[in-house]
Amino acid sequence: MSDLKIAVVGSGIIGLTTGIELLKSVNNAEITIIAEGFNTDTCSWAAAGIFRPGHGFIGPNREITQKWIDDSFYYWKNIRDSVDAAEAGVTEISGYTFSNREKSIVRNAFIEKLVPIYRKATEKELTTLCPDTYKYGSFYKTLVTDSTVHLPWATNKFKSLGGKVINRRVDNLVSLGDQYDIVVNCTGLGAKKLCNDPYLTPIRGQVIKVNAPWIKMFFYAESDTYIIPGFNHVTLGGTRQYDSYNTEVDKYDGMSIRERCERLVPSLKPATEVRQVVGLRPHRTIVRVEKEILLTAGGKKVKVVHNYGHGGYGVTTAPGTALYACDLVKEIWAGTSKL
Ligand SMILES: Cc1cc2nc3c(=O)[nH]c(=O)nc-3n(C[C@H](O)[C@H](O)[C@H](O)COP(=O)(O)OP(=O)(O)OC[C@H]3O[C@@H](n4cnc5c(N)ncnc54)[C@H](O)[C@@H]3O)c2cc1C
Repeated sequence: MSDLKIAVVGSGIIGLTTGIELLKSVNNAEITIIAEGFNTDTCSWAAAGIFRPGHGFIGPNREITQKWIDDSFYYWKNIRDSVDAAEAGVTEISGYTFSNREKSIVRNAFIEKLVPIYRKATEKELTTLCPDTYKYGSFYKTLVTDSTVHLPWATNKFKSLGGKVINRRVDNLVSLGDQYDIVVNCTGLGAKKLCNDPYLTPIRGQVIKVNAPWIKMFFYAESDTYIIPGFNHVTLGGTRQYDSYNTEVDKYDGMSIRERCERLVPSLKPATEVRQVVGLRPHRTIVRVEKEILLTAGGKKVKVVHNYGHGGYGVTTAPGTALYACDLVKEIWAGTSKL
């Protein structure tokens, strides 16, 4: 018999990582993931999964934001260093970011001290790799989590640790209060409706998955152009369309992505397309990882921990925010919550 029943709503990278961490750190609890969509039906499936938090990733303050990033890096690195790495879809990767605009755009204060290599690209690298195109560049080594490999692995991991999974839509979080002691909300963009959250907005992303095993490095450039090798395919991107709810593949976006990526790396021209994928990044002005008490119509308190709004950085930062959300769950359960 469990002491504590927890519902985690959502089965993207955030829900799965949070569910796994809850099972590892909360004693004698029954944890159930409830989600409308799994794997291909999540935004997480579209992600290339490169560990590269950008300045659009904003937590409640700089210290907490950096802690989420640091904790995430070491979480992914521990998997990369373990026997699970291949099955979990985690490996290291090196590559370049190029730009013409400002030197600062090729810096990344969040990870420069964290990753094993982060340096300015040399003149020789710039003239050899992108002749007459970009003035500035950085070269770095980071991690990549291929979500098409990782999500199924994480679902199995969650189940093997004793977690339960239910496939259904949740129309309001309060309704779960009858069955569960604590509800953890990892619904990504779904939180827009569930929480009536005005600070959450989609950023539509379209990518092309291609067969190009000869591409071993990642490349980022202007106009949201990127090339990121994964375990099975190379991801070519992309688009960043604010406030678009369009989940259909757009032919013209696809043509533009292909044209921009081939200009950056001409050897991509013979790469065959596997599929195009669209995901709606759940962008929030401040990523929401916090406690809230909701009330049922009858006045019963429902304890909720939110964990959503990771925008374009959810794969990168899932573990850090999951650990933080777990601490909030433990605080509530220990009765020390200042709600
Ligand atoms: C093209 C693209 C490329 C990207 N590349 C990267 C990258 O390289 N690195 C990186 O870090 N990030 C990247 N991202 C961002 C990353 O994919 C997101 O930040 C991340 O997927 C968000 O995860 P999530 O679990 O919050 O949301 P989702 O993956 O969308 O999961 C939400 C879950 O909640 C469920 N749900 C929602 N509403 C309800 C409801 N009412 N009832 C029941 N279930 C519900 C859904 O079914 C789903 O299971 C990329 C995104 C896109 C689109």
